[in-house]
Amino acid sequence: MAKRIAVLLFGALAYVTFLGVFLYSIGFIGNLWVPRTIDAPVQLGTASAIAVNLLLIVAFGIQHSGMARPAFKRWLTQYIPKAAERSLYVMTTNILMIALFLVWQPMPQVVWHATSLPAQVILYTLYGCGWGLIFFSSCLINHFDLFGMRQSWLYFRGVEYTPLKFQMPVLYRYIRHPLYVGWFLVFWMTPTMSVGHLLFAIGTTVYILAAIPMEERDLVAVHGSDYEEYRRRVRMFIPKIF
Ligand SMILES: C[S@@+](CC[C@H](N)C(=O)[O-])C[C@H]1O[C@@H](n2cnc3c(N)ncnc32)[C@H](O)[C@@H]1O
Repeated sequence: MAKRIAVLLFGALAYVTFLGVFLYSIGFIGNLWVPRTIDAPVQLGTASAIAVNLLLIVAFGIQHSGMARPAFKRWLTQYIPKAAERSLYVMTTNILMIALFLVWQPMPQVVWHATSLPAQVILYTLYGCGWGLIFFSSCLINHFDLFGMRQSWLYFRGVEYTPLKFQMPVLYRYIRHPLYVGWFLVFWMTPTMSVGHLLFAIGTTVYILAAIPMEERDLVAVHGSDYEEYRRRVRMFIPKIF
């Protein structure tokens, strides 16, 4: 029973920390409300800032994709309960995101700036839509499974975990990666694009584009011809109507 409670508490801690990181990210990337953002305060010169920032993005990519691979999960779950694996993934991601908030080096030189009010309103609206799309897509797949709460809750209750089935709900019927489209909106839709923000947007976009083949390979391994057929019929980011 003690182990079950520990797994549940760890799952809850990872989930609540994720919610905090999610909210802070809205302010951090959007330059809104929070003390440290993607564009302030400036501390280092450009060359050092590029090195630090690239290191942060690469570290995040290695953790985020490395820990998601089945072989890594098999190795890890020799040492921790299977039910805690996703929460540990979420918690490690949280730690790297907090490190990014604390260590990120702004590079404030402006690449583009939308001066007109309508352009600013449109860009901020798309930025907000991006966050909404991320949250909504996670609910379509299974929000609490993606963030580890379902696994720890089932374990606590002594109920066996059932993996998520292949799904094509609403948005997924038209594009395979709506959640990543949400991230692209968040990374790119800003009225003022600084050099630092541009480095962040390019780095994270390249990372997502590199990570998708790995995610899809795992989906084919689990769901077989269902996913292969889905990949043939449905585009990654842009619905076929365009
Ligand atoms: C962070 S989510 C991103 C989902 C998707 N790539 C997107 O952009 O909307 C990654 C998880 O979603 C799961 N996943 C992706 N597409 C799925 C689908 N059509 N049905 C069920 N699970 C899916 C993968 O197994 C992976 O664990």
